[in-house]
Amino acid sequence: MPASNTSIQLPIVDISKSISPSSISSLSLACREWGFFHIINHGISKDLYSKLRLSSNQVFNLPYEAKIKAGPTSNVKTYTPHFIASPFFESLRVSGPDFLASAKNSAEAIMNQPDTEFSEVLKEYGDKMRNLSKKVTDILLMCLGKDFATKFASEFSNCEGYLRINNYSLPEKRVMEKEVEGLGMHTDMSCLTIVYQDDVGGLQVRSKDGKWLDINPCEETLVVNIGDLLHAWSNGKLRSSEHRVVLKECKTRFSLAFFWCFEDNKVISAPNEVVGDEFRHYEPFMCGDYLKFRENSVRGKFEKVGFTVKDFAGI
Ligand SMILES: O=C(O)CCC(=O)C(=O)O
Ligand SMILES: [Fe+2]
Repeated sequence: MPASNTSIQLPIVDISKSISPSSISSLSLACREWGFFHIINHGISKDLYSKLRLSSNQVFNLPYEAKIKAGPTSNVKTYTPHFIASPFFESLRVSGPDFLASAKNSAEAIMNQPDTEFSEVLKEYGDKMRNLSKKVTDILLMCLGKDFATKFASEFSNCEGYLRINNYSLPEKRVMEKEVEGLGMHTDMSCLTIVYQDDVGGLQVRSKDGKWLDINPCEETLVVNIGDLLHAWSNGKLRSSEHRVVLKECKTRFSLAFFWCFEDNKVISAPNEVVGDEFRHYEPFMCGDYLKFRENSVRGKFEKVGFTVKDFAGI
């Protein structure tokens, strides 16, 4: 694996204010080049993170036998154990629109009893992420064209989100000769993803010429990246970049990835005004069909990007 020390400077959008035309143009450039940017003043307090991290850690610290009760072969299917995405990665999924019910369901399966605090904190986080995702969608539509946020609002009105709580860990006694992949190269199967990464770092984006660049953590800043669904809807104008997480030291790493997605039965087809005078790069496709395509191919799921939306619907 090539060593990579270069970090990337991405635009920082103050999501609490209306965005200026000059910020829109620098953001547009970043979205076309990297598909990644930062947001600040997002309204998620440090206190909410601490609570979320604490109660998530309580779940991850439970024995494998408990967690696997919500694993891939259970009825609940919200827990991804180690050795699926990587040996160093486990994850718990909490889905909207009812984040409270979804979290309760997992907690009950894992602990045989409801965990009110865990569920309530996840409801608060999920609801806030939903509002943030709507704001970010509007801004991204503005990057595509004047008045597009209003013009195309109805296309996104049935979007919903899910959260993945990610826990990365390396065996303590491991001799770290080189970095390892905590989460292999992939693109996201979302319209957009909002990521909180803790101060350990390790998130990397792949440049168009194949170099890995660090996205350094920055306090009180969230990372936004564009996923395959918005990439296809924008006729490839907004880039869904390959990214991964590398672990350099024997530290645990915690992240929260919120995926904002079209409804399963949405037909994704770039509107003519978005395509403009370019060629169409994607055939229209049903969102749920693409998700199934990715889920059914191990390579497309987490590992190497063998399959993305380009393989599925690219012209
Ligand atoms: O852990 C991270 O920082 C990013 C995770 C990620 O890319 C994903 O869950 O799709
Ligand atoms: Fe991702």
